Amino acid sequence: MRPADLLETLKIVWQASPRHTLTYAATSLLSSALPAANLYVGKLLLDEVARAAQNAGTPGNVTYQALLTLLAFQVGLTVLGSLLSTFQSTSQQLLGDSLQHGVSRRILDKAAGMSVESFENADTYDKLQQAYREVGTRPLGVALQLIGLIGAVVTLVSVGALIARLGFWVLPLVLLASLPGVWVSNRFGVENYRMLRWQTHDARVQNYLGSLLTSDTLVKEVRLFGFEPYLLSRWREYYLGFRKQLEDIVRRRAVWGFGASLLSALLIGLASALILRRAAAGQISVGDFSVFILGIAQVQGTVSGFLNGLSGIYQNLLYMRNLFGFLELPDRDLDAGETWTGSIETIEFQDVGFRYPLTDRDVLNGVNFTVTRGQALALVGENGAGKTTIVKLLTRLFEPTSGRILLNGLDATRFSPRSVQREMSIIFQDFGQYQMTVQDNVAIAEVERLEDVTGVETAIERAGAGYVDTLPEGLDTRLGRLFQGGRQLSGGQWQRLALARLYFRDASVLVFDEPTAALDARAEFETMEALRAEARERITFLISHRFSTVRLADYIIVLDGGVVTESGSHAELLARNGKYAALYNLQASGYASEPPTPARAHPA
Ligand SMILES: Nc1ncnc2c1ncn2[C@@H]1O[C@H](COP(=O)(O)OP(=O)(O)OP(=O)(O)O)[C@@H](O)[C@H]1O
Repeated sequence: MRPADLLETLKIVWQASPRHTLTYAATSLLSSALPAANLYVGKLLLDEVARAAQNAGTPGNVTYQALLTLLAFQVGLTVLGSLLSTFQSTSQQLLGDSLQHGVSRRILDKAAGMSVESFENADTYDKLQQAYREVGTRPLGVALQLIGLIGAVVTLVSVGALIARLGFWVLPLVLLASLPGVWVSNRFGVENYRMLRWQTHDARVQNYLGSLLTSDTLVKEVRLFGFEPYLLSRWREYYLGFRKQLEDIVRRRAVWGFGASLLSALLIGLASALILRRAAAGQISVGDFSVFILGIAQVQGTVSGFLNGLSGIYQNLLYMRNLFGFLELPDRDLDAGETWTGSIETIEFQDVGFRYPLTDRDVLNGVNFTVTRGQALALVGENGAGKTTIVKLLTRLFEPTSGRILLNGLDATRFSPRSVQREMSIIFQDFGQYQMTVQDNVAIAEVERLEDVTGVETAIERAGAGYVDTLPEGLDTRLGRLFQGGRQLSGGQWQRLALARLYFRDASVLVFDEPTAALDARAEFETMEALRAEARERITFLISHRFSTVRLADYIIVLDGGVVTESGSHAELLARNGKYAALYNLQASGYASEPPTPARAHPA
């Protein structure tokens, strides 16, 4: 924990809303002085009543008027108390809201500027997720607890001063009596926290198992394979493990808690005996005795609040460190560098190599190729060969770890990634299915033209997504089933929409990463026809496992383990009779060969 984090947290709270911070702090501190004022007025009132009872029949000593005045003070304090707590809770709610908005905004701003690389780093991603998940409670918690601590000091000093008047040993005894309980709650609080931390991993697994049983997308598979009982029993095993630990901690806590309350009762008993001795000697009044009795509970509550506040601040600051750690991560400025203007005519990979951060294996090695406007280049290779990684480098989501990429003969690193990306459009293998309208799903590729209905219609036509016309509200139909009224599409329909998104952006480089995986045969054929038409004026990259698609490319690169093993046109590669020809023939034979003879003939 760093003291600087505390200051930084308070700064964030203050900046979120100076007015509500001030109101909350002022009303809290004023409220903290009220218990002592209440005790004191109550004491005066009791003393006066006792005096009146003593002097019954002796007129003129204690007037009804005087008692009423004291009562008015007491009522005044109660009214002031509720007024202060009204202001306090209003300002707390509004401050909490401003703070949540302010911190979420910072996190989202940061996330929006983070590179794809950071998202693929598990540590950074965990930090982001945790920061975002707990944003609502932690910063406010620190501020409230800190103000609570100062308030507790005010209460302790003021109530303590009243109690101290009863004899110098009374206050130390009362304070001492509140310690055993606090010690037990603190000790087990820490144990509880540790237990939860140990359980974090298992709790995540248990949560995951639960999510498998409640997921709408997985329900089909779970039902069909019928592994619900298996999931449930594993889920329950984790629960039983947690339960055992919990029982142990709860039992020990009960024993220690009982011991602590005995000890504390003993100390309070001692203090009471001492004070009663003074009462018997007529040295203290009834009012003083009430201060003692009511003050004990007040002091005990405040001391435990104080210590709990301290450990709460400590825990919340651990979270804040995570948040600050995340916010301090280096940004990748996507606008740094010269601005690329005009279309991309050639792309050249020169000896490009790449290794993912925090790994020890090159996934690309010495990759060379050149592609010019009007050409379609296909990347072929088995799973994990490095095809998608080439696309990530090409689109500047990652930078090569060796070699360089030239655009129109110029080193790509000279130009800002954002300006280069503007010249590119892509359909990813795991394209987005945005739970928005059809129009938004397409036009989001170029937000400056969100309202461009004609552009969207053209893109939809080019992508063969004509089914959109049959949707109840056309382009304004909301898609997906996350929100009410959303229309769910089939996998292929979503993919065509993603294709429309690609076409909507007027780019000089088009990248198709498995663009037809979910399409039916006719749609695949139409898509490839459209793609060929588009390819004439652009540079097209194509990744596909379907050789019917790949063979249409002008130039094919075969990757194996991150290395280019073959390249050339479809005909050249077939003639070479290497890996490409082998893979191609393997797939072609799947279509050409005779269907296997049925094992069991149907009865005639
Ligand atoms: N974020 C990442 N961090 C570390 N390694 C990665 C990451 N993404 C991919 N890899 C590794 O890089 C290698 C190439 O992956 P890539 O996704 O480029 O393959 P691919 O040829 O596109 O495969 P597929 O046909 O299955 O889509 C694989 O060995 C993969 O495990």
